Amino acid sequence: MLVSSVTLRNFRNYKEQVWQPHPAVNLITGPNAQGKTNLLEAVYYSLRGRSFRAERDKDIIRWQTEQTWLQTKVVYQDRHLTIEWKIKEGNKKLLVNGSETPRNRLDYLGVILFCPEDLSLVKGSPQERRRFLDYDVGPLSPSYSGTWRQYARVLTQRNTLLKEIRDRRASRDMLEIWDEQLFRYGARLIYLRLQVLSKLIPIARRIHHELTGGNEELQAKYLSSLVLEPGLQEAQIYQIFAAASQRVRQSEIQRCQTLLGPHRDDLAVLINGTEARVFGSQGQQRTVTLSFKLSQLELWFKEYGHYPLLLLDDVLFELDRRRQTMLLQRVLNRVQTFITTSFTGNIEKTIGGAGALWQVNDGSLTKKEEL
Ligand SMILES: Nc1ncnc2c1ncn2[C@@H]1O[C@H](COP(=O)(O)OP(=O)(O)OP(=O)(O)O)[C@@H](O)[C@H]1O
Repeated sequence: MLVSSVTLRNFRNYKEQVWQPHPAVNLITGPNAQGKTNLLEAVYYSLRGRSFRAERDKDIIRWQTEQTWLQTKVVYQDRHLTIEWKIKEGNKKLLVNGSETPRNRLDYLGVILFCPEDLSLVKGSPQERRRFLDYDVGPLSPSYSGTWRQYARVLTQRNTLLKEIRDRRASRDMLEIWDEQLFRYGARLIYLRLQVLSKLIPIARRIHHELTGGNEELQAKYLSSLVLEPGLQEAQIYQIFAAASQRVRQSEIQRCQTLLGPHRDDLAVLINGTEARVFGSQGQQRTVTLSFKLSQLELWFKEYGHYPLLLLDDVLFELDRRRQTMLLQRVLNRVQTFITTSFTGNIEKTIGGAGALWQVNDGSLTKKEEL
């Protein structure tokens, strides 16, 4: 898959920018706060229909303007797609080749993002690891994002109802309406996460072994708020979820919170048998994250027969030189890659002949040189 052009109109600090990225590596440089990450955000938004950092769509609309327009041209298995987003506050529209299209229709166009927040995968809070499960692991399964949106909607409604029950403004029986959907979407999310992890973890283990010169064994295990045996089917997870939920019903009403389900689950990461969250160094933490990101690229290729895009936002120089080189060697001439950095540290030599260097200043992008 290849992005051949991106046009941004009133997106963040870009007024009007037409960009034809290089098919291999795009190194985007410039001083701080000029619009480097904004470019990656535009590419990501085009394919995912949401930002990786803005809470609300309103934030990506250029200040003092009403509407953002993004147009991205993609070549995917010899097909040419023109993806257009028209985004206003509280209203957005997707057009693919001129026809209005639901946004989950783009889920097969892969994009893998590696940003500074990902570096807290190991040491961060369970919430940060769930971000990894939802944004990185889940999308490797085509029906994940739609199910996730349904689950999030049900969860919000159910929590509101729990509060109403506690305040005696609603009866307990009303929970049944939401429970069936909670268990259905929740069981599916857990099942899909487990399915993807069973393929992803062995690849991450192998890559981690290579990145550390054979010195470290990586292990990862899904930690569910439900008691789950290995190898369960979705319907069995549903039953376990329903039974366990009955047992915590009273506390849920008291706390106005849904206490069990995929929104409470976590991932344990171990290096050489010890918990990386407690004992891992900063460097180990970075390498684990890199191993997972590279394994996502491999798994995507294995499952779908093409490589997704790779967006590296301000992280390449967080890795040591050896890992930078290993990363670039794996992606060069295979994966269209977008790297933002305010400092290029002679990395151009490693990219040699397979990319372009771009300069960003105050919401304007120019090509500096072909590498
Ligand atoms: N909605 C918006 N409208 C206009 N400008 C915006 C909007 N949102 C953010 N900006 C501007 O975009 C700039 C930040 O861009 P970006 O995050 O891409 O920086 P960067 O070049 O990646 O910087 P760094 O190297 O510090 O990460 C800031 O100048 C900010 O004021």
